[in-house]
Amino acid sequence: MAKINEDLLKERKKCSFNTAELTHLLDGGKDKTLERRSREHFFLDDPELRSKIPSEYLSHKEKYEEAIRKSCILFRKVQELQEAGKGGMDNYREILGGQLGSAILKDGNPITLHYVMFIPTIMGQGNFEQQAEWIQKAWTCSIIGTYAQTELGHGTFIRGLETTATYDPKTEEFVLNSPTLTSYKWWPGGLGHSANFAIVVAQLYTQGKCHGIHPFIVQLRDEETHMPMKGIKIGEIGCKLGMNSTNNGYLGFENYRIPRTNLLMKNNKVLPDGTYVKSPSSKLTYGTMIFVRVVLVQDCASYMKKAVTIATRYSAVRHQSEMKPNCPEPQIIDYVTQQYKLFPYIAMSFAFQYSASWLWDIYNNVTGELESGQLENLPELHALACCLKAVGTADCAAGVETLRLACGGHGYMTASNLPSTYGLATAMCTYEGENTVLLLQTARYLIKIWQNKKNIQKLPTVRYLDNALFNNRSYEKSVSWILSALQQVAAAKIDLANKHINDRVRQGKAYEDAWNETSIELVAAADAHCRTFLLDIFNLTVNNFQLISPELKAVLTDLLELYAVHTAIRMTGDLLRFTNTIGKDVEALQLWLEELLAKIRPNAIGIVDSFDIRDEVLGSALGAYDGNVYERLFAEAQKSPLNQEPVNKSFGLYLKPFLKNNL
Ligand SMILES: CCCCC/C=C\C/C=C\C/C=C\C/C=C\CCCC(=O)SCCNC(=O)CCNC(=O)[C@H](O)C(C)(C)COP(=O)(O)OP(=O)(O)OC[C@H]1O[C@@H](n2cnc3c(N)ncnc32)[C@H](O)[C@@H]1OP(=O)(O)O
Ligand SMILES: Cc1cc2nc3c(=O)[nH]c(=O)nc-3n(C[C@H](O)[C@H](O)[C@H](O)COP(=O)(O)OP(=O)(O)OC[C@H]3O[C@@H](n4cnc5c(N)ncnc54)[C@H](O)[C@@H]3O)c2cc1C
Repeated sequence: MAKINEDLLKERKKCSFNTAELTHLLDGGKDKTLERRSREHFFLDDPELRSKIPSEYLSHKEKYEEAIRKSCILFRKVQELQEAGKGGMDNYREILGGQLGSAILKDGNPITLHYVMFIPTIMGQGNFEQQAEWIQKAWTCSIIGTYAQTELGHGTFIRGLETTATYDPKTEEFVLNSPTLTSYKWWPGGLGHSANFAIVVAQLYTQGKCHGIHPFIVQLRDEETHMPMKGIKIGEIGCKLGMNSTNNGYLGFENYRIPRTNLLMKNNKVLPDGTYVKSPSSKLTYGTMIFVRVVLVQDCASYMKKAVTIATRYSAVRHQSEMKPNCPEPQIIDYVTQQYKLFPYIAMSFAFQYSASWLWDIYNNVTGELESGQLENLPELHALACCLKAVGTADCAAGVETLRLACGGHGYMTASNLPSTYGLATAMCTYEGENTVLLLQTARYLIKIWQNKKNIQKLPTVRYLDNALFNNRSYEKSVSWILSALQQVAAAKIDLANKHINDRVRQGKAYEDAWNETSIELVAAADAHCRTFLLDIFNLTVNNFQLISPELKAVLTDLLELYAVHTAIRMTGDLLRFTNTIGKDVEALQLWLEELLAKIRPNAIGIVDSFDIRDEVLGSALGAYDGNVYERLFAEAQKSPLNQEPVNKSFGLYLKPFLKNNL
């Protein structure tokens, strides 16, 4: 084993708590930690899943081919684990998620959509017979599917999709068409060259009437030759900011026929004669999107943990400048401005992990209720999933970028793995519902609740709004005060936005125009509501831990307080505007923040070590456990194809004649 960097050795000695205890707590128990480690060993120690050349040096085509090679090995190995009865769904979650998944395929996996959307849509929207027909084929990967909803012309406004599926009762088939260029499907992951099937979302026409968008199972390519089926126009959309091995594609239809039974019919049906049978709620068609938003919140915590581990370890190893004259250069982690770039994101990753886990439980409860026809908790779940996805992905992307900047020049190297982590994180702000749009969905729910508080006490995530407008607590140095103040801010913002909509309507504006004119405030209100939820859950979770050591409890309390104070300081203007907070209280908050940074400082390396992220998962010259940053950067530079020969041919071709000309 390589020698461990001296600074990191010292940091690890300073730690006041048992890092293994925190690792087990984060994993959900010692057994879970062991299971995760054995899974990581199973995948990461397989030489076939390693790349000989860093993916950045591959061409676009090679990147794709390498990604398919690895994906096939990866999912074959997952199947092996399943057959051996090891790990269950956790295997899929880890392999598709932001830690293990992005370690093996750092630019994205072209088959992800098969598991994350194709299979869940069949399970959520298919009737019993359709599940029997398709699920087995999909689970065993006899077919590979994707989720084709977005079109060139419309991503957000899905009621405006243009692809048509017109029922022909004579042959009992739907005929799919892309009537315009803007109706081409555009973006679906794996659609370009990987999937041979897709869920296609299209406008359903039968008996001369349009019934809105519906999901259909569509075969795209021949199962033997993989050639596109006749009537299918398909390809890849090209290079992107990141995720360049996910094979996002385009798709058009020309009188392409599919059987009637390929319409997913759990909720809505078309009978053989063309009669349309409607579901109890048109929103059930949107179920898969809620599922993915829910799992993305967990991914936000994963990416944040990864980035903050890299930047914190690097900050302990890196020395720069003189703090005092003639003293040795300090570790950059001793600069308080640096701590301010790092530690709030350590705390934030806990906040997101805990909220993700609550959201997952709520999701499972509500989908269980939907199965038995109970729909009343769906709007609350939808509102919560939307804002957590939006705030989580936005904070995650901003966090990864801040952490990259915190690593100075070396953070800009792909060898730091921060650029590609940013590529993955910032994509989440757009896909599965653009963030502003999702916050407006949450705002729509909040305004409704605000206008009719009759049943509010039955709604756990919003019941605080009943009286939060009048909290008015005087400043105390406590999380409970911050929570109460944030709740008051959220309530006041909703109240004000509601008032402004009403004022505008009274002035004669249409409700929709009044809504649009108030939408900056509406987004801010939804954001504030989400932040109260994140803090509330973090607080509840830490307070509920009974069986942990006092040392660990102290560290978690420091992180909880830091998260609370950091959130409060980011919202200073709102606190001054909407609560009893005065200037002196803001000063007290600032001093509290600085005190917390100092308290966390000796434990910073211990906390990120507790995340227990293997070097292969970090994939970073700056973040490895041994801290041999400079050796690793040097070794990475040697992998550049330009360094494989002392003189590049461009010298003879261009540079030499150019130099000669200038003589
Ligand atoms: C097998 C294990 C797997 C584990 C996985 C683990 C890890 C993997 C993690 C991550 C995955 C990694 C990689 C994946 C990579 C990429 C995937 C990207 C895939 C996509 O990128 S795929 C396309 C997604 N594309 C969108 O995301 C479109 C956004 N656009 C919309 O979502 C709607 O279009 C909207 C909402 C904007 C307007 O829609 P609209 O105009 O029809 O609705 P409107 O505003 O009129 O609202 C009418 C009433 O519906 C309610 N409502 C709306 N939505 C609802 C819902 N979902 N559920 C329940 N209620 C809902 C409202 O609240 C309202 O309620 P009310 O009337 O009561 O107020
Ligand atoms: C990496 C990646 C992977 C993807 N994978 C898939 C996939 O597998 N399958 C799939 O079907 N799709 C996929 N998508 C598409 C994705 O879901 C859409 O890009 C997303 O839903 C946003 O839609 P849009 O691109 O049309 O943006 P637009 O809706 O055009 O948004 C552009 C701007 O308009 C604003 N805007 C739009 N509507 C409103 C409104 N009502 N109120 C206020 N502002 C508004 C937005 O806030 C944004 O600022 C993927 C996208 C990406 C980037």
